[in-house]
Amino acid sequence: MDWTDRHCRFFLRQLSRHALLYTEMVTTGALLNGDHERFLRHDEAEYPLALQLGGSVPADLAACARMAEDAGYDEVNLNVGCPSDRVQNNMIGACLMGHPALVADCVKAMLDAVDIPVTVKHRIGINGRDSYEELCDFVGQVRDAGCRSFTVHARIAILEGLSPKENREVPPLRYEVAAQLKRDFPELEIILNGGIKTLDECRLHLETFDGVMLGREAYHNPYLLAEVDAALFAGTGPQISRTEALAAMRPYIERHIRNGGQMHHITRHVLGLAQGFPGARRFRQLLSVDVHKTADPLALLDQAAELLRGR
Ligand SMILES: Cc1cc2nc3c(=O)[nH]c(=O)nc-3n(C[C@H](O)[C@H](O)[C@H](O)COP(=O)(O)O)c2cc1C
Repeated sequence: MDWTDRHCRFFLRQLSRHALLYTEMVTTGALLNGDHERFLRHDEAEYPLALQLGGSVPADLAACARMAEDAGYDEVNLNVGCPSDRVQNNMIGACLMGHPALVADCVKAMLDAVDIPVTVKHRIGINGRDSYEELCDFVGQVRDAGCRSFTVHARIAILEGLSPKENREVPPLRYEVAAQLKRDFPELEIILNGGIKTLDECRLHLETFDGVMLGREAYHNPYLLAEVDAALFAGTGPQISRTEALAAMRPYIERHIRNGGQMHHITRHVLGLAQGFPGARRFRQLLSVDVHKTADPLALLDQAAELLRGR
């Protein structure tokens, strides 16, 4: 949430044609009672794209899954991993790991409503329900409801006392638990998530798992995605350069500004493109600080592009 908005995804799609991109979590309440066109908005260039839903009322999730399918999304994913208090009060996210039968009902209702895949992202447990048997019970019940793809954030969530940020860092990563799950449910697609930072790590995990999902590293070091098509998807096209990726954003940014938007809505997501280079600080300064003080944002974009020249 707050990161993979449509501008971020449009940018990431310039780097990889094949990586599946996910929206931020959208709650069923927001979609059913709010401005659903705004929450579902995306560009066809972002495909393949999954909409992630937060909720636990089967009929509501079914209605939202239908909205996702109608809007063109390739997949709908149910969030059973978010530990935030705010969502727990509404029975959304990781707390649902304690209610496998309800999650199964949700998944069944969604599957009955759409033809696109319905997938689940979850933890390996929550405090008070963190045994391997309970994890298998959860996955087994959701599988029996028809789900075939599970993305496993390989740490438990602690639902009281830790902030969401701590819940992404404090409980230890236990890849071996996710690997055991793959062995015990070989027919399911099991995608590993949590702490993966390099393509070598991706390759290694792909010997065990059907897929890998990267969160923070893909955001902070987006150029990693430029290498995944060739490295992991056997893509054959030429790898885009950093300069080309930024240049590809220029018409998109121009259109956004013409429609009354501000450049920093978009450029806040490209700051990691210069990561590790001498001009990286200046690049970030131009696109995240100076951008608020200029009447000619596109000139700043061009200055920032100069810093990437040749890369
Ligand atoms: C700022 C922030 C927002 C996040 N929002 C979501 C979300 O909306 N839905 C979700 O499934 N995971 C969300 N996550 C969790 C990530 O998808 C991922 O599971 C977690 O960061 C572990 O993977 P990583 O080590 O590759 O980042 C968020 C993570 C961060 C840092």
